Amino acid sequence: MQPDISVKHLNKIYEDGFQALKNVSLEIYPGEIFALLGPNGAGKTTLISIICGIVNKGDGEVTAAGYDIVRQYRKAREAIGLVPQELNTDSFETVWDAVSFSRGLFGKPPKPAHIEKVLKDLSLWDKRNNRIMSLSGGMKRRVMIAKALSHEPRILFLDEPTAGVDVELRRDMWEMVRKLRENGTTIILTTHYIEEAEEMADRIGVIRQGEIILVEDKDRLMSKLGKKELRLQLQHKMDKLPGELTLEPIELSEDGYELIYTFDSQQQQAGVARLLRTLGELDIEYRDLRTRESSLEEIFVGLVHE
Ligand SMILES: Nc1ncnc2c1ncn2[C@@H]1O[C@H](COP(=O)(O)OP(=O)(O)OP(=O)(O)O)[C@@H](O)[C@H]1O
Repeated sequence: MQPDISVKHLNKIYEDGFQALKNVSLEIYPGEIFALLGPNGAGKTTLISIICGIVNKGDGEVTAAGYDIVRQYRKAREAIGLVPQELNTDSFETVWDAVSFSRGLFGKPPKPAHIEKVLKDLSLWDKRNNRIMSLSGGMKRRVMIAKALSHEPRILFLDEPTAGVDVELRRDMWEMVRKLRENGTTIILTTHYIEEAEEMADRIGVIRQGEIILVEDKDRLMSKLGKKELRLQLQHKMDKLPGELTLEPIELSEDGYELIYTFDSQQQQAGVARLLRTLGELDIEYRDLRTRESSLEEIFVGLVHE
């Protein structure tokens, strides 16, 4: 399958000499939701801005929907919708006019049926005659997305789509993004909320100091790098770990009432069975046992601080 976005050996050095991207290569396929994660200043916005034609690229090749973003920039830009980080919505215009106008900016002829569909999909239809400045923050965000979709792009970039948005609206946005994907749109989002990537993304890319350090299917990433933790509540207080247990990755809680065993999600059962057997042999009784998996957040923090 031809990728919707292809980035090959991309470098970016800003005028002040700062290298914001280092030999970045990345492919994103039609219909996927790809989340780009990275700490502040890692280069996420720089990468998106280059693909969207807002920032000039350095060496390397970038195509969008198969079009070279420099040589065939018109075609490439037509294929892309961008919802930027900042909301620029103090507008007197109505929702309908603003979204229709955005389409015109791409040189596309009017197509009211499409605008209607976009507004309905985003639950903005009832607000179509309202002035944008009179809308709530959440509705304004939807308008930004509607504008980005007005020219029927097949690729949508969302830069921090839910920054500063309340929990309920965030859930609504996630629902909306899933719906867009069902309609066949390829979605690339950057986010600080790891929960957002965990919830939505098919694949995850992690960028650190201008370098892509990992691209992986989300589920595989979580099972590959995730740790599981087994906590056993002891019947009787323990002062120190018995010698038989010190070989295992086991810790005793400070109060002496809990054993904490950490293991890789992948190699699961054997270790747990061995541990429980050893406890039985040592007559160590426990009242309760719980397991917990590490979240994407913990995996991410581990990765970027390595
Ligand atoms: N025009 C510019 N000139 C010089 N350096 C820049 C310019 N724009 C960005 N940078 C630097 O490039 C690096 C990457 O910035 P970028 O905005 O791409 O990061 P980011 O990952 O999007 O961060 P954030 O999550 O904070 O938005 C930062 O160190 C930033 O200071």
